[in-house]
Parts: sequence; structure tokens; C-alpha cells
Amino acid sequence: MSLIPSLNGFCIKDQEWHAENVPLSAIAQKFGTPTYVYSKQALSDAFNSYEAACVRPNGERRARVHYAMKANSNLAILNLFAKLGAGFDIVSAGELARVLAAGGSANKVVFSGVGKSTEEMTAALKAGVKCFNLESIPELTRLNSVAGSLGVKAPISLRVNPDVDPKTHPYISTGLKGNKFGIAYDDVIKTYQEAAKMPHCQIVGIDCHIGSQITEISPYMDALDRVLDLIKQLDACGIKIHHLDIGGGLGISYTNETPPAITEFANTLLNHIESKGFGHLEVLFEPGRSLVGNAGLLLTTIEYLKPGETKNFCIVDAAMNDLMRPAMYEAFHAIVPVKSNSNAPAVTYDIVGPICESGDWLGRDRSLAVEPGDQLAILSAGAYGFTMSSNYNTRGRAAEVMVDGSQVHLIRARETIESLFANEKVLPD
Ligand SMILES: Cc1ncc(COP(=O)(O)O)c(C=O)c1O
Ligand SMILES: N[C@@H](CCCC[NH3+])C(=O)O
Repeated sequence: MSLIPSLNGFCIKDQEWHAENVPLSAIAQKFGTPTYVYSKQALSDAFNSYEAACVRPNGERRARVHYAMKANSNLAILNLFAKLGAGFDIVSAGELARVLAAGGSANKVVFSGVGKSTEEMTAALKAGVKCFNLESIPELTRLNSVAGSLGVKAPISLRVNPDVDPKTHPYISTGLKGNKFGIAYDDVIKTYQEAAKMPHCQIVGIDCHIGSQITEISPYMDALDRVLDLIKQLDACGIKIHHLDIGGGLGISYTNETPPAITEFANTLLNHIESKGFGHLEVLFEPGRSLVGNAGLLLTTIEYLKPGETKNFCIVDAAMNDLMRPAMYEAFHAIVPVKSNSNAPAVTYDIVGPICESGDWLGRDRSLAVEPGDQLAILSAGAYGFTMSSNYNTRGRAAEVMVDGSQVHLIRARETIESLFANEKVLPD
């Protein structure tokens, strides 16, 4: 079975990997490496796959995508999704500022996260976000007082922790009892009753997000049923819910995983909600990875091939600071030579970066026929790639480009070394 996922937006033509119509080697030559490369077509197609379920054939909207921008928050990507009609799911005032800078509307923003500061609440209330997804009584109390001091009512929903196993990596499951996220299932009704008493909060919805890189639909159905049951109980207590936010988390294929297709996934959940008698609710999806993950790759150049005693190393110019998913979760990303090289023998390598950590690896035990100077593409890197990158070892973060047909647009310039310490000062003598 192939270890390479089937990709939209990237393909091999004339023995060379292309992003849409552009050879990756031309991108490396013009912009250098490491560089993140995104396909506009793949981004748009993924978004439209959600829209195909969110909008009925008669044009009536039954759900809306609120893109979880933590997955990739480049302004060009936010702008593209905003133009396609997306709302956004944010977790910081920084993300809110990005949405506004990219032309998104605050009234299509939901604000998630367990630790919103007073300043962040103030900024979001002033901007006029659609909803705060709250995760504790102390957070509710703080928001009530911040809203009161501004003389406004904060629209709120509570994030339910349904205690459902999403069957994913333990670091990225969020809806289990032991996780820091959400309000314990048994406490939800009484927390809503507390919220209903807060004069500066207005209950508008209910929210749930059980984890990330989920490849089966059954954990969603379990969580959904638990949340629908809560909505019924709330109704009986006189608390009306207008929207149901099902969170994000749909997985992608990094190698041979087989998650449900986006439209099928969204339709199944929407149909289930309708069949249980909740068709009147506005539904929100918060996808991140499934919109951007397979619409991006990381282009890198081989610096050295280093034979080792037990392993051979392929040392490249990208590192864990550029893509930390392998180091952090032992995540698999397919890695392919940009052009086939008939001069080189196939050898099994660990693909590693120049950083001073043994954990600085991008792929393990990969057979590659390559030479120094060849370029590699690290696939499925569009989600949680650039956004989780750092300046460790005083390495400037990578450039980002978006390909649109035969055109390549630089959407983030490579960081210069001087910019990395521009805000630092030495002590006076
Ligand atoms: C609250 C919330 N919503 C949405 C997402 C998006 O998740 P994913 O990228 O897995 O779709 C996340 C991240 O897991 C999240 O924490
Ligand atoms: N950063 C994780 C996903 C976390 C999702 C955020 N709640 C990843 O790369 O897979």
C-alpha cells in the first residue's frame, strides 16, 4: 500500500512534483527553502466540500463553517476563506486581530479556549464577536463582569465535555474526563442555570469539541447524542439554545488513514440532528486540519547525507522548529523527492534537521534515492505546520507561498535573522 496520501492540488507531472501547474523546483529556486507551499485550489475545494453540506440545494443555509484558524492563520488563507463565506473559531486576541486584518467579520467569530484574559474578553466584546465558548464558572463570572463594565451583554455558549473517546493521539483528545477542556457533563445543566442568572450574559448556544485527527464518525455521534440530550433538558428548564457548535476535529489522510469525506461527514451529522428533531438549530462546524492539512507541503533541500553506525541520516534545511508534529506526536508525514534522481541509489534514511536535539526528526526509516542539493517535499503540512513553528536555535521561520494555477504568490516572507532579536536590548554598562 502506498504511504503517500492522494492529494488535491499537488501531483507528479514529467517526473516532478508540482503545486497546481508550478514545478516545486521552480518555487525552491525563486523563494529558497524551507518554504511552505499551499494550493489555493485545494483550500477552496476543501471549504466547498463543507459548504456542499451546509447549504441545501434550494440555497437555504443549514450550517456554517467557522474555520479553526489555529491550524493555519496566514492572512492570505483567512482572506480566501472569508471571501468564500467562512466564519472563524479563535483562541486569542491575536487570532481575532488576524481575522479583522484579513477582512473577516467579528460577527462570524466564536471565541474558544480555557483561559481567556480580561483584555482578550474586552477586545472581543468591543469587536462584537458572535459568541464566547466558555469552559468554567470562573470564566463565566469574569466575562459577566467585563461585559457589565462595558455596558453590553456577552453572547455565550458553554463547552460540554461529553466524556467520549475520540480514538486519536492522547495529546489531541479534548473531550475526555481527564482533559482540561469543557464543563463536566454532569455539571452542564447547573452551570447553564448559573449563566442564566448573569445579567450581562446572554445564552445563545451549546458547544462541544472532542479532539483532533478523528478518523471515525462514531465518536461524533456519541458526543452529539449526549449534547442533544442536554439541549432537551435545558429546554425543559426554560433555557433556549439557538445554535449547536459541534467543534472540529475531522482527520485527514497523512498516509493510509481513511477518514470520512468532508461532505459525507457533515451531511451525516446534520441529518442526525434533523432526524432527532433539532432541525431548527443553527449548526456550526469548527474544522481546522480538514480544510488546510492536505492543501500544504513543506519544501526543503538536502544539505548532507551522513552514513551512521546503525542509521543513515538525510540532513535537510528544515527542522523541528519548522514542523514540530513529528517531534511532538511522532506524527507521520510522507516525504517525497521533488524530482526523481536516477544517479542515486535508494537508501533508508532518517530525515533530520540541523537543530541540536535528537528529537529533531521529520521522518524515520524512509527509502530515498537522493543526493545533497536535491529537494524534498514533506506532505500534508498545511495544518499545524507554520502556526506551531518557532525560532529555536535562532532560525528564522520559513517563507510561505500560495500557488494559484500557474502563479506563485509570496504570502509570508522568510524571517530575517535581524528581525529575530530586534526587540531585545542589552543592559546599560
Ligand atoms: C475548540 C477547537 N475547535 C476546533 C479545533 C479544530 O480542530 P481540527 O484542526 O482537528 O479540525 C480545535 C483543535 O483541535 C479546537 O481546540
Ligand atoms: N497541533 C495538533 C492538533 C491540536 C489541535 C488543537 N486543538 C496537531 O498538529 O495535530
